[in-house]
Amino acid sequence: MRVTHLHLTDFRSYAEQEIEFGPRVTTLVGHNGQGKTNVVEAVRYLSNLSSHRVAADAPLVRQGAERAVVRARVEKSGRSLAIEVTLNQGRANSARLGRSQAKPRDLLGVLRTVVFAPEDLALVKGDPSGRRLFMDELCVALQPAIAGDHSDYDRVLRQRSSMLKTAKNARGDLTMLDIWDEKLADLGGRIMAARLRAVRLLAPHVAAAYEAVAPGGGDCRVSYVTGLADADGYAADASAADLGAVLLARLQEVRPKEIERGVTIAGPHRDDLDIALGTMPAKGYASHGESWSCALALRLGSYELLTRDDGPDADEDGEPVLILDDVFAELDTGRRAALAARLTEASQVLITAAVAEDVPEALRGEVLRVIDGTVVRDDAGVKDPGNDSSDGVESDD
Ligand SMILES: Nc1ncnc2c1ncn2[C@@H]1O[C@H](COP(=O)(O)OP(=O)(O)OP(=O)(O)O)[C@@H](O)[C@H]1O
Repeated sequence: MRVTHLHLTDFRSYAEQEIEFGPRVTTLVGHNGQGKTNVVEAVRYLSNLSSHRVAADAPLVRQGAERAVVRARVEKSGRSLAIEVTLNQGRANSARLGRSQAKPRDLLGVLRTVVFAPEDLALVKGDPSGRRLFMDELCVALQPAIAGDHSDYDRVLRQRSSMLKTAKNARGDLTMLDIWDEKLADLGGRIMAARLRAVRLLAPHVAAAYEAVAPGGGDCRVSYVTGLADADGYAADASAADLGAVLLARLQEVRPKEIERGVTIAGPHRDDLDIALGTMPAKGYASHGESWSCALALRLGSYELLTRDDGPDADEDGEPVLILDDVFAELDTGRRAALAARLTEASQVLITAAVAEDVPEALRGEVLRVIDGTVVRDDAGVKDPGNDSSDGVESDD
């Protein structure tokens, strides 16, 4: 799949910007702060309904504007589909799929992206929340319907936790907690089962990607860890119902402690993704360069997994658009070459870099310059030799 056209209105620094992407690789080049990342952030927003840089939508709307609109034309499975999302300040966002009005969530699964960005170093070095988000985004890419369970779980967790606080002050009705426990366990079981499956599928791809970007650097292993049981206390293919039952029993066991502390202390919101290099955890032990290689392996592994995904929700053209945002300057020549070598078959790669020379020439493709906050075609750029794949594409909008 690939994005052929992007139209931004009041998104970040862009009042109005249209971009046509050529086949395969596009490299956006420009000085700092010109708006390169803003472009790829908009593409990522259409696939995940969130930014890879900020948690809230407010900074994505151009300062002084009331709404931002991101519109794209996506080519997949021989068809061309228009998708659009409107980010409204202070109101719910809205979306369009083809010619129809849609819920933003309906866009999930239409366009898949995998983004590798400087922020990803926190996947290895940072706290577990970033790794939980990484797992959950992968789960949604594999199975878009799980997004509803994530938002329901967050809502139930908030309501249950506020009930625990009132229970602590002896004002709450404890019988109500049983109902919230069941809801939390049901949703939590589904989230844990999806994470276990996603991480099990991901692990071999991460190991292979790490070996490719850091040959001889040791094994990179990922596994899902939960406070519910020892990591190997249940099979990686445990069902959502089984995991929900384990969580329900644990909630009942820890209830006095939870009431005392006023917080929910068991559930997938407390779990983590373990990343190990050889016999040591990557966090706290890996060098800066090794941490970069681990982060890159997590993203490349996700990319390979989604490209090969043949699960029940898989798309026949599921290969994601790969976005490499400002990362080449951080990689040494060996890692740059390894990355370029793995991407020769990719159907679309969007790259941002301050200088084109940071990107291996073989990978650079078409160069777009971002000058004075505007994207312009660089006619002197290296043209990608790939075929123009726009032939024979049916329009669906
Ligand atoms: N909501 C907003 N409204 C207006 N301008 C914004 C908004 N959000 C960010 N900007 C501007 O966008 C610019 C940053 O754009 P971006 O992060 O895409 O830069 P970049 O070209 O990738 O830079 P670098 O090479 O330094 O990473 C900054 O000048 C910032 O002030």
